[in-house]
Amino acid sequence: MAKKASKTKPKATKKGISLKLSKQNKIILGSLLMLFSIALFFSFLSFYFTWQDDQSMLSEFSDRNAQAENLLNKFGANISHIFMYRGFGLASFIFTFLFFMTGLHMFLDLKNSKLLKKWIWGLVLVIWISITLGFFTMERPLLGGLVGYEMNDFLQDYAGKIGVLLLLLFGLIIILVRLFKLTPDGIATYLGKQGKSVAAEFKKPTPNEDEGGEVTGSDEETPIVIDTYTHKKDIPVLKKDENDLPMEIAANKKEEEKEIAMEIGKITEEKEEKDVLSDKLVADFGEFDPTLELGNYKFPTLDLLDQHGSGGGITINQQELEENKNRIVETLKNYKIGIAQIKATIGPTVTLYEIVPEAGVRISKIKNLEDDIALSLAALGIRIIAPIPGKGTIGIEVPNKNATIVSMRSVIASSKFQKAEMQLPIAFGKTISNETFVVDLAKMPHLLMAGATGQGKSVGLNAVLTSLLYKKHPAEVKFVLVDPKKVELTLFNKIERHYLAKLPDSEDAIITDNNKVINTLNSLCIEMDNRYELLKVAMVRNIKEYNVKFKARKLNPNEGHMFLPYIVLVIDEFADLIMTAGKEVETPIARLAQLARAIGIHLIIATQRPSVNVITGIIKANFPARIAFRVTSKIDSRTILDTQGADQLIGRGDMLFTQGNDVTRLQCAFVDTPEIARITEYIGAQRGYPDAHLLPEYVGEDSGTSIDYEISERDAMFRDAAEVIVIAQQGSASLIQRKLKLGYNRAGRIIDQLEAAGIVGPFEGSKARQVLVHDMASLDQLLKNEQN
Ligand SMILES: Nc1ncnc2c1ncn2[C@@H]1O[C@H](COP(=O)(O)OP(=O)(O)OP(=O)(O)O)[C@@H](O)[C@H]1O
Repeated sequence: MAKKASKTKPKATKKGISLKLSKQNKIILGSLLMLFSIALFFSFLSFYFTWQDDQSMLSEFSDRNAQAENLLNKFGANISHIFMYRGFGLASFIFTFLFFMTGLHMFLDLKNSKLLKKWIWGLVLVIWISITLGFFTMERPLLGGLVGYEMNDFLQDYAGKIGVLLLLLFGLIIILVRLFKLTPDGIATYLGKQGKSVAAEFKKPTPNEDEGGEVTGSDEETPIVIDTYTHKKDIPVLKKDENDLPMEIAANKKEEEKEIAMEIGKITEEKEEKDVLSDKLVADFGEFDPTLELGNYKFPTLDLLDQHGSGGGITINQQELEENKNRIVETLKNYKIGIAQIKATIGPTVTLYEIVPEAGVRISKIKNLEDDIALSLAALGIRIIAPIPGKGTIGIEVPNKNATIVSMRSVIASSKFQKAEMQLPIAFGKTISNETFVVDLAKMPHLLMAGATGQGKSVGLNAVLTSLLYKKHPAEVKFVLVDPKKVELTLFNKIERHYLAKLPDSEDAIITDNNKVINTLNSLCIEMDNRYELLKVAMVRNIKEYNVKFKARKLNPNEGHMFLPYIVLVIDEFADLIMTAGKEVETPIARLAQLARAIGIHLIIATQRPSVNVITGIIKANFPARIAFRVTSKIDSRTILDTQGADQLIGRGDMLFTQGNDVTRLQCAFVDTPEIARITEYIGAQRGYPDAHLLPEYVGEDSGTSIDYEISERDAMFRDAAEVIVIAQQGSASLIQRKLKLGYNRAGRIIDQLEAAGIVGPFEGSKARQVLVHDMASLDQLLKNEQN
């Protein structure tokens, strides 16, 4: 039944289509209509002259002997009689036009919408003309036809002659306005135009020819002419104009542009005085070289580092590979997962087996079998990556039986690290495909490290510091080392005068005391503020641009500018710190983490306990780069990486690194304590700076908030500050801060004391205070007078 139904349906549609006329049928019918209209035209034409003769023939249509005078004989006589005599008279000629147009439309397969319009207006015209002719030529009914005559008769019975005349006039207006789109303006123009020659019409637009009084007239008429001809016939002309116009405009535009470009070319920018000066300075002395002070400094050599037996790299154990492959295939087979392809990439500690499962296998199914696969491979540290991002395969990482140590030496010697064009390049180790992994700390911009005890955190920190020591000159980077365990980073004491930064009043550069940590962090915040101030004055966005500008001698050191080294803050045991100091530590760390990237302060924080109360939300949010060594639980893994996996690591420097989305498994480079000792000794033995890099002083909030105006209790830096202010003739706390490397609070206090002493005026909102002492001699005098 169903089949029957489906068979009958297409037939029906076919029928429908055939009714709509095929193209060929349209051509045939179209040509027939056109020929018919021609026949009509001639029969109408001759009917006008022969109608009287042929009238008697009309009833003898079937008689073959009877002949008509009409050009188309009896057919012509009859059809003309119907259209012209009984129908619409002369107006019937319009039908020949309508039939012809219909035929043409069919012949050329044109759209029918315009044709319909033609027919409607055609019929309106036919009726109107036949009535009008009937009205005026009552005596000669042939002109208006029977319809014209009868309609007149009918209308006049009701409306009288005048009424019919008005009706006809109204019909004419409709036709003129709607069909010919004529407006009174247009008619006036058209009538006006009649009086003038065509030649004059063409001459009008040329402005050169003055034609006396006519000029004003032509000026008024020109736009109206366009208005009249906007329709129908003249559209092509207008189009032509449109085309011409933009072309001209384009040409004009080009010329204009050329001119502007030439003008711009002529403008020579005046160089600022500062630029001229800096160019001269650079020409005389060369660019500023921050390393000049330690010009003879030698970077540590590679032979200070050990090979750690790895030497030639990874040894491939074919048998182990084969066994692992077979076990993976078998295990998956047990769970009815077919494998289409398998590929092994051997890394230093783990081998990655990349699997392409057979079509239709669910990825989640393989992911769920993680523990079963680990069990059957009898190995710890299996990690399943399903799918490997960007590859479309599933990865199973299986630890090698004999892991290869990745030596710091091998990664430092790698061309990837040597050629790294980074601000703070760090060679962490090697990836699973045995490639050296180098990242830029400046881009991270802060790093969070976590891992259970003994899994390689301290080695990781040492690897970071070693990388920087091998790549950066002491003038370019400074370390602030926080080591609550007191033992891990002690070796770096030797490079204090080269690479370390400390608080002005502290003896040891490496910070082990928690109270000092708080001061140091706050001091770094002050340094950050000061640096931002410098950047603002120099009108640059970050430390890199600032240093480039400073090197080009565009920033005057006498105005407080200096080459800014990067500062790397390393905190080895963050959990301990946060437990004892809590908010006091968290607040400045969060502030630094949020703001310090542009001014070159980068934080590296390591913790044994990656629990949520140690790595708080605010800290986590500001440390996008994270490293996880092996942790004890999935929860810890999630806390540090936001995903599990760190609990599956095998320890000893096996780590996961993430900088946002992707998690990369790395084998951390190993650098042993004796190596660090050798490197630091090598550096420490060289000539260094007189002291460690001094951070701005921070005076705790509680140690002196009360403002003291007593001369004896003035700040130790009072006189220095007064001199700075008097020389610069600018009473601002930030100037004191910058020049004397003081904290904001202390500088503020000194300003208050200066005000009390009458050296600066009162606080004036955003403006700098007025300086009341104008030279050093007056200052000396004032201070002397105070003592007496
Ligand atoms: N990248 C590595 N390659 C080889 N072995 C490593 C690596 N990292 C660490 N180890 C081994 O692990 C041991 C412990 O490392 P490390 O001292 O860095 O651990 P830790 O996480 O700092 O522990 P803790 O928190 O107790 O200080 C090292 O002595 C070394 O034998």
